[in-house]
Amino acid sequence: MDEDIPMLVPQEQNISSTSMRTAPVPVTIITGFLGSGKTTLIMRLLNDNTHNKKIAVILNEFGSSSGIDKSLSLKDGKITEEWLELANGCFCCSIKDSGVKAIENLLKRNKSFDYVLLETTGLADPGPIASMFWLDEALQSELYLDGIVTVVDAKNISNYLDETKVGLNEATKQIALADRIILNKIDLVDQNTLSSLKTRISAINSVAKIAETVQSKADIDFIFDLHSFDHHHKDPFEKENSMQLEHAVETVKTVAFTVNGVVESKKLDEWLQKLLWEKSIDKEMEILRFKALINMGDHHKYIVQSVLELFDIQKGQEWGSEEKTNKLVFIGRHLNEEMLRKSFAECLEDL
Ligand SMILES: Nc1nc2c(ncn2[C@@H]2O[C@H](COP(=O)(O)OP(=O)(O)OP(=O)(O)O)[C@@H](O)[C@H]2O)c(=O)[nH]1
Repeated sequence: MDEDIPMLVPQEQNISSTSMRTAPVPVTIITGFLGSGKTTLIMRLLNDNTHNKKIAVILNEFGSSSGIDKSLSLKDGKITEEWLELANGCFCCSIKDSGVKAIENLLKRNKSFDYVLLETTGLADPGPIASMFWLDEALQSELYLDGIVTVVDAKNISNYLDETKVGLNEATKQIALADRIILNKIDLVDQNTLSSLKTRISAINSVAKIAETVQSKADIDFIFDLHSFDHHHKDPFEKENSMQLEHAVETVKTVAFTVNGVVESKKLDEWLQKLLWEKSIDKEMEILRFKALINMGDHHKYIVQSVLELFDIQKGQEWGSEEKTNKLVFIGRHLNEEMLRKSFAECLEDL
């Protein structure tokens, strides 16, 4: 591993050009265990001419140049330092510092990017990376986190999930935190294996939609513009039947429930602090991701999201003809459903 690779800049860009962008640029985190098909997916997206996006791919290889080596096989590529400039206006680069500032600077240097794909290493835990990009609107960043897409190797994922370590393994966390799951390499497994894999993945994360693919060929719409972390996200329960499955083997699982009543915003905020910051509701519980649709008694839905300790409450669309209710979904380890239900009930207005 070469630790001395410098921060990479595009040599041929007009450094003085200020951004013409008015809206922030979406960032999609592409994660997945070693060899699952992340690069295959990215190459496909770069070479697809139906989406009209100028994509900047950031390979978060932390000093290794392997990502770039792989990317050299991209069609019509031209290498500029550690940048690969593609004929369709997209760029590929490897940076050691994948922090928000580094990527913002990168965007400033090239006004034509309108989408960022951030590929993590196979062993990365996407939680801290997602927390870094999930910024408060008040910070007026040029970036916003659009979603987390996890590529899963259908042939090998069971072995990775079975791996017993004291903590949670990365493969489990990558599935737990996903908004979308690309279950790839299905050509290498039979129907029974595929079906039990889907059950197992849904037991960990029953909210993320799953696409079954060969060569990571998922629909463009399945990946781009998900708005998973903002109020444009319609419903955290968009996947039908997103209720939890009983699957005793998994330590990480989904718990989902619905509660009627009107929630008081102050109490909700205090509950989230206790749940995610103080962990005083149940010390054992480790919540990786939480999504909820909340009824605060007015015409709007409120959407709550959390990734690790970060949380956010946003005003969403109007309820329309739907029944006003509170839907909650938790993904994490050692989830205590009884305590979750009991403690949440204290956020409700007294009748
Ligand atoms: N049989 C089969 N092979 C696939 C499929 N998708 C990708 N591959 C192959 O699997 C290998 C790994 O794919 P990559 O896209 O490089 O995987 P990756 O997740 O980027 O790998 P790392 O960066 O090393 O973690 C390559 O040889 C691909 O050609 C698939 O659906 N079926």
